[in-house]
Amino acid sequence: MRRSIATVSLSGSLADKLTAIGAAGFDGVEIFENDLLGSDMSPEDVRRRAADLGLTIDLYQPFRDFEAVPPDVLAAGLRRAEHKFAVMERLGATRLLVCSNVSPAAIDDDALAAEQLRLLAERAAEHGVDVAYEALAWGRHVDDYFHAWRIVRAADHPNLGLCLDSFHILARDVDPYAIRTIPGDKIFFVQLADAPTLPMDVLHWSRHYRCFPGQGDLDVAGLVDHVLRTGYDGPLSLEVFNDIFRQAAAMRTAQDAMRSLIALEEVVQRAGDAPRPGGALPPPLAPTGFAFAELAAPSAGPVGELLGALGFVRGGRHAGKPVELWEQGAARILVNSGSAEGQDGPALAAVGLESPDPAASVKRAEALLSPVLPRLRGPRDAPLDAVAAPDGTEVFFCRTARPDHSSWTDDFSRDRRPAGEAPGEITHIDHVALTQPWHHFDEASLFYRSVLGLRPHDSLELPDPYGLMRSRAVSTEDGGVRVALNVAYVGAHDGRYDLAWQHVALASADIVATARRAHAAGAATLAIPDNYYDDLEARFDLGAERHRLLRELGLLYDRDEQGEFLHFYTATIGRVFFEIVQRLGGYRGYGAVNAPVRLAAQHARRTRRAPQ
Ligand SMILES: O=C(O)c1ccc(O)c(O)c1
Ligand SMILES: [Mg+2]
Repeated sequence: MRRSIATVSLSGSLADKLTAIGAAGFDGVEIFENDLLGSDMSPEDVRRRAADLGLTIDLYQPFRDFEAVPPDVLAAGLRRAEHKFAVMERLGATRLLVCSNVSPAAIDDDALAAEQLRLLAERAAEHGVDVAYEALAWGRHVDDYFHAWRIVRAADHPNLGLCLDSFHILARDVDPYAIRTIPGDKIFFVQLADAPTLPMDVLHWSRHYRCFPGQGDLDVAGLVDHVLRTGYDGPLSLEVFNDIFRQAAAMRTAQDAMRSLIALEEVVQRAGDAPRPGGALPPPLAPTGFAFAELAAPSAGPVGELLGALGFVRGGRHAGKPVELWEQGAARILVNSGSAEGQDGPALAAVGLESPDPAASVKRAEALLSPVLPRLRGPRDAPLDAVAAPDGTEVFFCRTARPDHSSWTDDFSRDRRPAGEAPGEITHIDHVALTQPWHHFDEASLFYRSVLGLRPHDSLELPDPYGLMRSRAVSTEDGGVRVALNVAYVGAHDGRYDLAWQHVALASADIVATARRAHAAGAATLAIPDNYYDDLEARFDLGAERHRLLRELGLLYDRDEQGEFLHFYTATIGRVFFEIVQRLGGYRGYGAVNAPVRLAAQHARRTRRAPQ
């Protein structure tokens, strides 16, 4: 499949966009007219530049408000078209996109629309140009692809075909199945965009919130499957209008776009009958659990003290690096005091995931354009397979200690106190919460979904005294690996997203005992306001004794159809805190309903300590 992208999807000048699109390895580009009008490059310059980058100019767009109009408007439209054909000739582009008319002057008459589009196609043919007619979801009279197809069919001209745009079809909930009945050679162009489900008017939604396939909620792959079954073999072209991508670095967005297309082709391949060339992506390997979480810290002391109070024991030290391994049950925390990161205070630097085949996990990540980290191996280090997540967190793929193979844990000399002696109730890492820079949030969802095969959950908005936090969880089907992705808003963190909080949530088999242990050991935990408990009593009737216990121990509570959730938080050190959770029954969530209270309590604590 040829891979293309519209220049409107990226930030910067036309020259910057072309460079980024070429660097990301696309085959072609749609030139958005505004990008050309504002550029000091002549059409010939653009043509040469694209050719130098190995890009074909697959489409010139958009041509608006042409069809189904009174005669005087038609004459002006044909005059405009002649100018476009001339520009296209200089660009070396042979396909023009015509959007369905949105003007109040448009007449609701399909026969007239067909007749005038036929006229346009005749003129286009004289210039060697094809016209691809696209139904905008907010077109005045033509707003769905099948209506557009009826008009194209009636016009019956070899230089007139359809442009299908996944957004306009799926956003309106038009059934895409009938695409299969359109002859493939009458589909002249296919544009792809996803979008998160948002209850808003479709024009606004389209112009601001489109995203790359796999980042939103639309079944773009299903639509592409219908398209490919028609025999269409033209480009799949990303056309994404997005307020954030317009501001983000073009190189990175273009690479994210390419990752999206590679992942999409894989899904289509699995859904379709016949294998298509270029589909050699190593299959997804769902991680089966957390091997470890690694904190970078200026010194191991304060983190170690906190972990000790939670019932962890130091199980070993790394043979060649200043790294301590703290263990309890299957929960393992590495504290690395030798890394450049974490010099501002402890930070969550890496996550180890259990993979059935770490080398294959890395191969897949690499094929999906994730940076593979160098294996900085000392003479005694076990091999480490790791990639960088979009926010810079290192993701290691591990197979933890089993008698039949070596393990990363072999690099740690065993302390006298074996891990099996950890006194506490903590059993494993329940989830990690990573803070994403605001302009990489969609990229992060796609990374966790496509590279690691995690399923994205709904996006939430959590009120915080200093901002509104967007949060989205991704997890394996069985919940063995859960990651909460939060957007960093920087108002409360000295304007730096790299100081925004992250956390590691630890599962306890008896959270009351863990809370008592932590308090007895003098651990700093997050105090929850009494108002929370007064309200909790109104919301749930848990019995006087249970309410008293929650209040006394500072435990938060939530419930869903499957079960209950109890949790509490340690104080924050550096940018990291621990959450202790207990899931009772099959509770699936993360206690999001309590997040505003938690965030307010954390900010209150921060500002008490360091007035700003
Ligand atoms: O928002 C628009 O006007 C617009 C223009 C061209 C397109 O291909 C499209 O999908 C939308
Ligand atoms: Mg479009």
